Amino acid sequence: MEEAEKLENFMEWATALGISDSLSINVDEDERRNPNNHQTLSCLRQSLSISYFPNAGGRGLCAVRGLQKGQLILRVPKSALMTSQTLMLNDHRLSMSVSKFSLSSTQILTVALLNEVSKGKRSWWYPYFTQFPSNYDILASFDQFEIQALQLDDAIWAAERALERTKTEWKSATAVMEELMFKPHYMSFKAWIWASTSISSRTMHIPWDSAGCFCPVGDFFNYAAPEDEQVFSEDLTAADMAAKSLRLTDGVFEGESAAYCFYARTNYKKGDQVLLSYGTYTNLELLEHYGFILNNNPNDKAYIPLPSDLYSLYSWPLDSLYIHQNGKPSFSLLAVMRLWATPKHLQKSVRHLAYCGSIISNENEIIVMEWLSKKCSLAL
Ligand SMILES: C[S@@+](CC[C@H](N)C(=O)[O-])C[C@H]1O[C@@H](n2cnc3c(N)ncnc32)[C@H](O)[C@@H]1O
Repeated sequence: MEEAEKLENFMEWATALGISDSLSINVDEDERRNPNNHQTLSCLRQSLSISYFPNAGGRGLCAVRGLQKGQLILRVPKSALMTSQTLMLNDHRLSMSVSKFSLSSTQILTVALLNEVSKGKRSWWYPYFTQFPSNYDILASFDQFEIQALQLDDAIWAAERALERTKTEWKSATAVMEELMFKPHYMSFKAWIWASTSISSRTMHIPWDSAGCFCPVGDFFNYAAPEDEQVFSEDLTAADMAAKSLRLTDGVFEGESAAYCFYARTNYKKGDQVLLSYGTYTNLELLEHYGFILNNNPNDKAYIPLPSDLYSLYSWPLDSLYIHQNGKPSFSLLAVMRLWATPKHLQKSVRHLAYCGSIISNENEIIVMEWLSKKCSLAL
């Protein structure tokens, strides 16, 4: 079957499931929430169409008319979401086998996805599977040469850790795949990487399963970084950060209407690509979870090697000591560097200044900035 035909079949399948982007049309809210009304109310390509954006994520969603910031642009009913639960509900053998083993929720979804894909055209989800990419470029799929080409220690470490973690998860799930009598192709590490990357790059958060859900059509949104707020300011409490990160996502599962709903994050003109913020990520994290980087990522961070005697001077998490994308050191890095550059016998008396983010002295500031600048030049 041609790609265009597969896409057409998928869109028809999605429409029949009640996935809809024609939501500003005047429909009584009670009527819209009635799950039996999908067939009559559902419509696609009224707000969004699938297009190709060569320099911004490849295949993505395009505005077919002007869209207003905050407007509901896509609604995917709960019944159209693919989760471990829905896959097991229709496959008794799968649910029996999975229940015998101790697996994480992501491992369960990975096994369930491979099991379903292995059914080929017999799977109810087949029209959707035809739209999954056949391979990905995430860190866990890098070979040794590609890992070394990353050059920076933290990037190499992240790639090795990602590969190791994926291998461990795969090995500990082989028993269940054997029990399910997977063919060698679906048992392979390559297949496991494909499935786990499909999960890491295409699933959306749902409150009832930490592995998330596959959301047909909703997973065609490409990514734009959130940039209107400095989200991870050190002044925020954990509760503030949780509330803010919730607000960052433009897609959310709404329990009362039993649907995944997507809202326009900004105004779009006809022909613009409609983008989604998956969250706040550095480029290394984007590479690890989604297999791409942004040339201009406002949330990027760089880590530089720090003096070993600095670690006893602070109690912040290690990952708070970094250089921002604009070249400025993070609040914590600057504070601890100022303390480190102070003679030992004076450290106690200036600690409060350093922790408040204040300059300790001009001389101290020059030592800190020269040291950081030298390390940054070396890293570059
Ligand atoms: C949720 S899917 C989005 C739809 C995807 N482009 C497709 O064709 O199915 C996420 C994947 O799209 C790609 N992607 C999303 N946003 C991107 C961007 N801004 N730049 C490059 N690739 C992007 C990455 O491959 C990522 O893993």
